[in-house]
Amino acid sequence: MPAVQLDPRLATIYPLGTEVDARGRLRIGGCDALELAREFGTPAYFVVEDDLRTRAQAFVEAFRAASPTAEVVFASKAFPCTAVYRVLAEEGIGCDVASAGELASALRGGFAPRDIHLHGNAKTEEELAYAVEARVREIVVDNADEIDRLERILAERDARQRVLIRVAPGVSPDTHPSISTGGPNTKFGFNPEAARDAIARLRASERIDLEGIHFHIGSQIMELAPFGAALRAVSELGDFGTYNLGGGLGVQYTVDGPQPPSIEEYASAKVRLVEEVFGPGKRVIDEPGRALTARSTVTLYTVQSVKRNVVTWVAVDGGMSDNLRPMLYDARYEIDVVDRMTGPQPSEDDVVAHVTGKHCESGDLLVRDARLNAPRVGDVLVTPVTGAYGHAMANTYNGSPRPPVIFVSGGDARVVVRRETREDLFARDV
Ligand SMILES: Cc1ncc(COP(=O)(O)O)c(C=O)c1O
Ligand SMILES: N[C@@H](CCCC[NH3+])C(=O)O
Repeated sequence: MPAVQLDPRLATIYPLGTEVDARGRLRIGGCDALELAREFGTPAYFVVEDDLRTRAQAFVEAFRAASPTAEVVFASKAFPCTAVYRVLAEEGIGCDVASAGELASALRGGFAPRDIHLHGNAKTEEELAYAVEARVREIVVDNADEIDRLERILAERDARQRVLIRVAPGVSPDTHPSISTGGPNTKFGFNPEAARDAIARLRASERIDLEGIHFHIGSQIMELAPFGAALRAVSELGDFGTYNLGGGLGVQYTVDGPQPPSIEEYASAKVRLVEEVFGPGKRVIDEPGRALTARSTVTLYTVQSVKRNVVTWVAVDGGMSDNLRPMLYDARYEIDVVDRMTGPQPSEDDVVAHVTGKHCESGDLLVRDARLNAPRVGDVLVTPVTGAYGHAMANTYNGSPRPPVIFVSGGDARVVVRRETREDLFARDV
């Protein structure tokens, strides 16, 4: 079946290389989406490996072009599964982990400890000891209690550790309040005032080497100016060798949704801002999560019911257990029927419906007021841009085993995270 180009407006949100065949059927990674749903079941996440690699390469090249010493570090909370870690490690980027579990997965996925950075606002004794013993590159220190704990752990092991200090620069970008992290009243890091004392203490430590400053002002950020404001705020704390600017680049989720700056614009602006504020020769680190993985992935669902209660309700076999983002952040997604990809142009069979999940909450809505082509039971639906904070935040609400992750590439598909079973649900019981 010859492939035709995807509608250009859909091409901005589907994985690279996505096609629609002459019958209007979606093809991702060279595979027919309807056949993927039949083979692997739904709900399921499908990752287009080439998209993941191409975007990782684009980040590495863009930062390298801006500064030969710049480092790209994957904020792995966006998609912490070993196959994703493996691809990104192979593409030569570093890794940020925010727990012992992510650290273990990053190591299993092939990251060298020298490329790993540990984060967290409540790192436990066990997590700090694990990171020190694994010899991670940097621990990003969040609070004074953590410094006490780290000093003790290092003394017990007669070890040294490189650290960055996380500073909340008092800057709030235009994003959802739940994912804005660098304002004055935040649980993350030190306010600039408190940072002065912590810096003095870290500099005086015999076992800790303070390399520089980290800030992370938020996620899903579409403008570059707040990063300059954040750099100017932390410049009051002195001059350091390393500045980690915390990632945060947003992605486009819907055809009419806001568009982020390109990876090249983002990288060159961030490096230029560091040079403007601190001069040349700084080690610049950036930690993208969402912008590396979100667009690589689509989720497939099967329609279980179509009914009319004031509006039309289309209910699918997943929902808030595989995608919490609509509930948490009122996030919008596109949704389409995989074998009737009519695109953004209205067609006369279109129905406006709320696409809802299967869970026992009225708020379990995947897409409000979606326009779907004549939806019926058994249809397979697709939501694109689910590769960041989708599988990562999946849960087992209502006893739902978590969906699998399947890599697709060149017409082949392979399971990289198996579908959980009912036995997995019982495994928690003693
Ligand atoms: C410490 C840290 N670094 C980087 C990121 C960047 O992630 P993203 O690019 O997905 O916003 C996050 C989360 O937003 C984070 O918590
Ligand atoms: N989970 C959030 C992002 C959190 C970023 C973590 N620092 C989202 O889906 O948008």
